[in-house]
Amino acid sequence: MQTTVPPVPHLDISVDNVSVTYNNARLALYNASCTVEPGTITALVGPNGSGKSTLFKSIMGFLQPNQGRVRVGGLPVQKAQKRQLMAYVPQADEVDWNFPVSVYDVVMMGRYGYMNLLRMPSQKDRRLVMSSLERVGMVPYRDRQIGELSGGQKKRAFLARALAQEGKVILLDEPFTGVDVKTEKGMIDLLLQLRAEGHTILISTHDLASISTFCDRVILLNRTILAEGKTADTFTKENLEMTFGGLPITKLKQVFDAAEVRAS
Ligand SMILES: Nc1ncnc2c1ncn2[C@@H]1O[C@H](COP(=O)(O)OP(=O)(O)OP(=O)(O)O)[C@@H](O)[C@H]1O
Repeated sequence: MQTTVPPVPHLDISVDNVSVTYNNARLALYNASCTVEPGTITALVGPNGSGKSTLFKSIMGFLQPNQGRVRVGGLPVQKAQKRQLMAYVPQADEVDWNFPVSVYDVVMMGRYGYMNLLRMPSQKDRRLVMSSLERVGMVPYRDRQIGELSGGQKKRAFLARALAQEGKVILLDEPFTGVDVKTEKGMIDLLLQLRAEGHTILISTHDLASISTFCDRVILLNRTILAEGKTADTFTKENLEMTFGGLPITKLKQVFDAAEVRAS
């Protein structure tokens, strides 16, 4: 009998009027509203400190906004979490690299949400961990302690954890930082495959030059959402100047020239 793999359901992310203030009274996000369309790769772009990680953490349910509402696939965040709908690739500085776990263990953590309290991996868990390691080319490093990896290998290990988790919505916080060009290209190819499989992907990146080569849509953020839409309409010099406030036009020209070279 032939078995068919069920398609990934297309899920959106809806952020409605979200404000977040940290304990030090710092307003990190103010009235932020945006939509991540289902089955797209959407770039989240803004300068340092503009609230990108805060928005990710609000979507993941790691922090509770002071105001507003986030829904994933129409569900409140906690329900979406319980159903394992979202997977998250954190920024490198959010991880304790001295923690005595191997790459294999980290990827297996992506399966914890499916296990009982004893956390005994099933055959399916082990199979998914290995196939996720394979997809990111990390099988040879499976027994390494996570602190003994290069920057690019660390990113790939956490991307494998997200794959093992089978989240339909994948959030990646600056996955290209400290990654060489070849690894970045490999990761972009994988993101394009995941999109073709129906995943919804939100990615923050400071690599402005590559955005127009693989992102369908862009959200521009600086404490609030300044613009969102299709990359061709939204990722414009004017919008970037507004978002980065004062980034010299010559620097922007370099960014666009580099993007054109990459796209050609
Ligand atoms: N845990 C925290 N406690 C207090 N303030 C915080 C905390 N995390 C972030 N902030 C502040 O909130 C604002 C938004 O930070 P956030 O990390 O979301 O920005 P970002 O766009 O992800 O920055 P980067 O590009 O540098 O990673 C910044 O002013 C930051 O200093």
